[in-house]
Amino acid sequence: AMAGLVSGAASAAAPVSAAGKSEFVTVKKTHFARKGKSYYIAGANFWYGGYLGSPSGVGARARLLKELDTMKALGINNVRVLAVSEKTEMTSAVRPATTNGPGKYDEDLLAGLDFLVDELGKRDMTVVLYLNNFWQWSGGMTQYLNWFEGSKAIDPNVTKDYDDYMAKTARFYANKDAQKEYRGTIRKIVGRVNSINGKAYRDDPVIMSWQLANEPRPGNGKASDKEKAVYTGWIAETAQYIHELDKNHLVSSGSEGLAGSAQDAKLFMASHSSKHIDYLTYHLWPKNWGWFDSAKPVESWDGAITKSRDYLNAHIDMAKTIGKPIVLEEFGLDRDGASFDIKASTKIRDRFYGEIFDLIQRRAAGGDPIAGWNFWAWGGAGRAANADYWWKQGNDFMGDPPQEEQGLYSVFDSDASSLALIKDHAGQLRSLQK
Ligand SMILES: O=C1NC[C@H](CO)[C@@H](O)[C@@H]1O
Repeated sequence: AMAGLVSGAASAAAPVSAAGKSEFVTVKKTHFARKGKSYYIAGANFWYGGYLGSPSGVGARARLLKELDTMKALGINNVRVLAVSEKTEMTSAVRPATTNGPGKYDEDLLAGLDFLVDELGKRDMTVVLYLNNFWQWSGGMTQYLNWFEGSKAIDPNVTKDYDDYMAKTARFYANKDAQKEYRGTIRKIVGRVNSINGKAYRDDPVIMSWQLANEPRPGNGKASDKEKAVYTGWIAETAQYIHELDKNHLVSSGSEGLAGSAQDAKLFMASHSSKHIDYLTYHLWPKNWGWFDSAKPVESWDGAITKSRDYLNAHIDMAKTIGKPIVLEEFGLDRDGASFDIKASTKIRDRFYGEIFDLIQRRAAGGDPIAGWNFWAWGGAGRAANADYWWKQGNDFMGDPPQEEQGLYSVFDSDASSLALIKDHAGQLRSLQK
């Protein structure tokens, strides 16, 4: 069949036998349900999963199958994956890109996503697909503005001015032409027919949810009321649009929680109360947010873990108030001594993972609306290629996207203690599924 027909057109592929509704992940009050049982996410971030599935040069299908088998054996039941990237001049962005200009898609990379989704189905795993990125490492919203505002796509890794970057990138939400193109890309992906198995994405229960973007923020920490209103409207309208295209799947925002909402709880609650947002997401980054100092791990540990626990609990409590499930879909910490070297130990990271897993397990077992976790991020067999640990086109993909050192947060297949922790806690979450 023609690869990935556009939405609306009758699929040339064999008609999809409508999967039983219950095969889809659905929301039952403040919990997920799947195949007649409650469903908890013991997941990994695997942004490059579609890239590995590509039949073209950038693909590595044998590696992908091995990675999926390794994750499956650990009891990982879900992966969170970048669905589409945009070609950009920004240095620390992935190359090649799915979109090489408005409406110009690389069918080989889209076929990679097809392959990934098909292989996940064979392993009874689900996937969360994010359709854009607030950050530069996949082109994202900034690249849309370069296309439609004509503004230069500035890489904050170069300027080091993240405040300026965030304020500018947030102009994406109100840019009519950018939104029109973004919705075209949404139709392209959501309306896709899998070129491997002929299934329409919208009818495939392997997909758990569509996510508006990776870490969409209203602007920077000083976002104005106007920016917050635009952001809130964008979330509701885009989520509604996706539901119009696809009656089967859940929609989430990809928000980090308060850290991604200018620390404004009212904004986080308001922007996620929309009936078109089915569940809440949040992310936890003690090192990025300055709570943990890798150079002073002992001195900064207590403050970091206390703030982390408070962050975890506060968002579960907000989910309770809003009455929706919430997933901690990103969290991570670097290797001992802030090393990027795969040979460095991971004692502190393991301790951090254990604390997060324990708190989530305890509150989930207590019936609270926390529906699981995705650690950031699966490195598996990926290996850094350069002495400076920066990614260059053609290098292995791993958990750290190109805008970060290759090894910063990745969990590699050789990190035995980390994998043992993940396996143990994936099993604990699974035991809650009734
Ligand atoms: O979505 C993200 N959140 C944090 C990750 C690690 O810093 C980062 O790589 C990614 O952009």
